[in-house]
Amino acid sequence: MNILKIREMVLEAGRPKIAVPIVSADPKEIIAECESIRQMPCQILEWRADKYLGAIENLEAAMEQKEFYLDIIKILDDINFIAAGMPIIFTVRSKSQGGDVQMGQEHIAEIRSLAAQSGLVDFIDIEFFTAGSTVDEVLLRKQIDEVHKHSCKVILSHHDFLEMPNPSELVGIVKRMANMGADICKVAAMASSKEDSKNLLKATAFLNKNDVGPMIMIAMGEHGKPARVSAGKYGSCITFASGKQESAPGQVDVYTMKKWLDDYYGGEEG
Ligand SMILES: O=C1C[C@@](O)(C(=O)O)C[C@@H](O)[C@@H]1O
Repeated sequence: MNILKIREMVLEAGRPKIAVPIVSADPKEIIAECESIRQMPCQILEWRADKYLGAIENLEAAMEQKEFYLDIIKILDDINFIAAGMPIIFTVRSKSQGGDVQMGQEHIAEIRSLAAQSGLVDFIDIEFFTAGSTVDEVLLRKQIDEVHKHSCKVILSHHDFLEMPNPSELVGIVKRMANMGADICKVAAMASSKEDSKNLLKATAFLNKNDVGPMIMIAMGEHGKPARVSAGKYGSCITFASGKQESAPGQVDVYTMKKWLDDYYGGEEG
């Protein structure tokens, strides 16, 4: 069960697909950035909508206005048009998970639901833990069902910017995500040593062997760079690389990533 087909793309272990995040805050810049990323050697676009939302003054009050939703739909429509068939991930990353948006999970869920309903994106990223190691199963269930109802796929994600959980913890998190109904389970954790990256790869290989997934497993930070390339071999299906600007520590630019992947896996893509 660790293969996922999205449009014409097959996500599985092996050479990972490259996803590039759109990180601008201003709508015009978002579109220009999207156009420029579309020319880059990548296979997936991620709209980090928290960068846009984080720049809106008094976000919760703005959410009372119809224009707020229309503006998001307009941007999504433009991104979808420019993507021209390239799969799109919609992400609202909260501050506690390293993003730019600080508001109640119910509000964030509402925005995710709008994106799913729009039919303009392929994946919705949903954060697995609400606070610390708490999972709000009721809200999570509601969001997953809502996304699936609109034929969108769910990426359940977890980020740890401080440390690398040990392999059994990593395995435990991914298994819980898969059991909740994630179409893709994603864990990005900080590697402060080679050992940390090895632990992430070890957990990835174990999960892959046990048919858990598909997964996106990322070692963040300088020490994690090699694992962003090799994790595919162990079972991770997507790696993230930067276009305009990195969206997480240790992300390399998309041209470098493509070259590293070509060298590591042989051949070319994209
Ligand atoms: O979750 C991820 C992975 C990421 O954090 C990274 O480490 O490359 C980058 C984010 O944009 C994306 O949403």
